[in-house]
This record gives sequence, C-alpha cells and structure tokens, in this order.
Amino acid sequence: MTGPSGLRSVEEHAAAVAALLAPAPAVRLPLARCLDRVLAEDLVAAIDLPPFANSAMDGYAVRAADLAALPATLPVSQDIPAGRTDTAPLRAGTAARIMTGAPVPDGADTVVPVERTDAGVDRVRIDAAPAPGVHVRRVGEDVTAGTVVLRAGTVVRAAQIGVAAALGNAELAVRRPLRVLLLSTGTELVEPGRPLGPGQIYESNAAMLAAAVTEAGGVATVAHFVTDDVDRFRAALDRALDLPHGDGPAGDDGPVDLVVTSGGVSAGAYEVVKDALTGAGVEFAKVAMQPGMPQGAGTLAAPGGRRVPVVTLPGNPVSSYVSFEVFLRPAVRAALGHPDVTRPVVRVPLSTGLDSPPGKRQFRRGQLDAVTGTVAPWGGPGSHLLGWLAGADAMIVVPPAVTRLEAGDDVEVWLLG
Ligand SMILES: Nc1nc2c(c(=O)[nH]1)N[C@H]1C(S)=C(S)[C@@H](COP(=O)(O)OP(=O)(O)OC[C@H]3O[C@@H](n4cnc5c(N)ncnc54)[C@H](O)[C@@H]3O)O[C@H]1N2
Ligand code: MOO
Repeated sequence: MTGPSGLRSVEEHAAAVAALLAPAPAVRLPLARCLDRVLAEDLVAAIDLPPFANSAMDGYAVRAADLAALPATLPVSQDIPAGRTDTAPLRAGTAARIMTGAPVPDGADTVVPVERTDAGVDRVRIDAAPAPGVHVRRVGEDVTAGTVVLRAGTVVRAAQIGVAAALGNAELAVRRPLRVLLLSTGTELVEPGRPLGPGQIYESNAAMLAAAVTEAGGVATVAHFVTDDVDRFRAALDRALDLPHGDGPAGDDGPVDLVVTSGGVSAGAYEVVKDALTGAGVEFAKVAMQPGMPQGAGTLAAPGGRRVPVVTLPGNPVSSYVSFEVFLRPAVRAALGHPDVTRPVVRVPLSTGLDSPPGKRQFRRGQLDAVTGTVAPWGGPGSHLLGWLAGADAMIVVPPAVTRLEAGDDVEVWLLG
C-alpha cells in the first residue's frame, strides 16, 4: 500500500519490518552473560532475604530486659563472627559478642553497637541501649521466599544480577539475542586500516550497524562486504547463511535470525541488492522519509529450507543509521520483549529554523541544549554527513505535511542516548 505520493508510509514499512521477526526464544545463561538482556520469565525468590536474622552492627547481642538499668555489665557468653553456624541461644543475663552479618542468637532482641560499650571480651559494660530490634535485620524483610522479585520483561542490569545472585541463582532465563548478519555492498568500499585509492571510500556501515545491533540487544556478525556483482553477492549471502552465528560460549550460536544489507537498493545501473533479491521474497519500496527513502524487506530462502528475514538498508551512511533507528531498532527490541521499544521522545522548541521536503517525514540530526531546553539542527539534511551524525545526540522528526519550521516552533525529538 502506498500513499498519495506513491510512496510507502514510514508506519507501513515499520510494520512490515516488525512482522518479519518472531519473538526471541528464552535461554538460560550464567549470570555474567545476562547483563543488558531481557528476563524471559518471572524470577521467584527461592529463599528469604535475609535468610536468617542477623546483626547490622559490630557489637553485642543482648536481651532488652537485661538493660533495664544502665550502665549494665554482663558476662560475654559466646563470640559470633559472620559465618558461624553453631550459635547457641543467648542465656538470660549474658551478652554475645557479635559481628555485622552474623546470626543473632535466639533469645536476643537487641544489638548494642560496640561504640556504646567498653568493648570487653569476657565481660562487657553497656552504656546505652538502642530500642529492641534496632540493628537486627529480620528474616525476609527485604525479599520473602515465594514472591516475584523480578518480572519477565525486566532488563537485567547490575542490581538485578545482584539480587539474583543473593537469592542463589547461578543462571537466569533471558531472551536470546537476535543473531544479525550484516552485509555491506559497494565496489568503492575499502576496509578501514588499508590504503585508500582514488574513487574509494572506507567501509563504515558494517561497523556502525554492528554497534547499533549490539546496542539494541542483538549479536552482529559482519560478513565481508562485497562488490557490486549479483553472483558474488548471492554467493556471499549463501555462504554467510550457512555459517553458525552468535556470540560463542553462551550456547546461543545457531542460524542467523535476520540479514541486514546496506547499499545497492536505489535507481542506479548497478543495484546489486535489489537485482539479486527482487523476486526472491524481498519487496523493495520507496518510503516517504528523508533520509532513508529506498528500502526493502522480506524473507529469503536459506539452506535447510528455512526462510530468513531480510531488511535492505540504503547505503548512504546517515540513511543506513536513520533506517536502523526507525525500522530495525524498534523491531529488534520488540522481538526481544524489551520494555523500551522506542527512544525516549520529547517535544522542545527549535533554536534555528529548518526546511523539510514535502510529503516526506524528515529525520534531522539534532543537538539538545539542556540549559535553554531547545534543539538545534546539527548539520544539513544530506545523508552523507556522518561527521555531523557523530556529533548529534538527538533526532528531530518533521511530519510529512510540514515544509518549514521556524526558531521557537515545537518539534518531536528522539533522544539518542
Ligand atoms: N536517480 C536516483 N538516484 C538515487 C536515488 C533515487 O531515487 N534516484 N536515491 C538516492 C537515495 S535517497 C539514496 S539513500 C541512495 C541509496 O543508494 P543505495 O542504497 O543504492 O546505496 P549505494 O548507491 O550503494 O551507496 C550510496 C552512497 O553511500 C555510500 N556507501 C554505500 N555503502 C557504504 C558503506 N558500507 N560504508 C560507507 N559508505 C557507503 C556509497 O559510496 C554512496 O556514496 O541513492 C540515491 N540515489
Ligand atoms: O533516502 Mo536517501 O537516504 O535520502 O539519501
């Protein structure tokens, strides 16, 4: 379906891309590999936290009834360092020397910090009495066994790994990252680090898109870029689809979930991606956006009779980046069950006016000024302006019907983080 301009709408293409990706399956991974992944199941606490009543202070465990008159001197009936497992009940009229984290003996209801005593070893003089219960960490006061401590869909960060470990979990069930194969095309491209000849440019889309895939929660494999030759492109693609992909030891190696190409999709005489994939299950369309107009999406037959989702991005580096932001990042995050599918969006005034092409949603790079609360267009609209993109922290979104905005006009802004 296309709009009155003959162009496909951004929403329609976004839906087509999102529909290609199945929800990522759950895998159990060691805690150390769960960072930034999405929890696939609720985590139910198997134990209480704290698992036993313990002292919050180095000091003396006593019975409050023995501190009716102060100062009080009590014999020290036992010594309880953290980790002691054979603590005896506290005899009335005695104190137990106790360390932070050590189990409070049965019968004790009060912990007196060492600073309120003479720090005695056999006998202790207690000068001040905290209220009963103070400095005692109660069983289950943090987490109660049997309760849900982390909901499915939570992004696992340091604190979530901490509580999972504290509850005794060596692994978590998380969504397996999508395995994304990146394939750049262009005879003019040279690998960074090698000498540049006349008419050549350094290949930058693969490295940029690999980082974007990783940031979105996927695992990227970069197939070496190929020249603008249909047979070579198909051969490189078939070879790459045959290989295992993924990030190794976690057991999440396996066939690729998504192929992303860059370049070779517009109107020139050598459009290798378009020529190779037209009629093979990939639909090419012009999308009403700038940059990022030439797009393609569909599925491709892979070895073993599978069909693999394919998204073809335009080659201009800023077009590739913007297309990833608009179509792929949300689709990948939705497939991962990520709670934040879209970037945070704000509406703020422009600091400088800008023009936008009629009938297209323009995605302009921007820089936010936190002091004035405005956004400035960062560089021009050209889709080759990668240096400007690298200096931007926001994307300004101009609706298709708007062709001119003035300084002070409110605009939608995506925070790129
Ligand atoms: N006659 C027309 N020409 C063009 C049209 C059109 O509608 N009619 N569309 C323009 C638009 S818009 C875009 S976007 C580009 C898209 O072109 P392709 O996707 O076919 O990409 P290429 O031609 O291969 O490359 C475009 C540009 O980007 C550079 N490039 C490509 N790949 C990389 C890479 N991996 N790393 C760095 N730079 C890359 C390439 O050298 C070109 O300069 O087409 C317009 N033309
Ligand atoms: O769609 Mo192209 O991305 O404008 O340069």
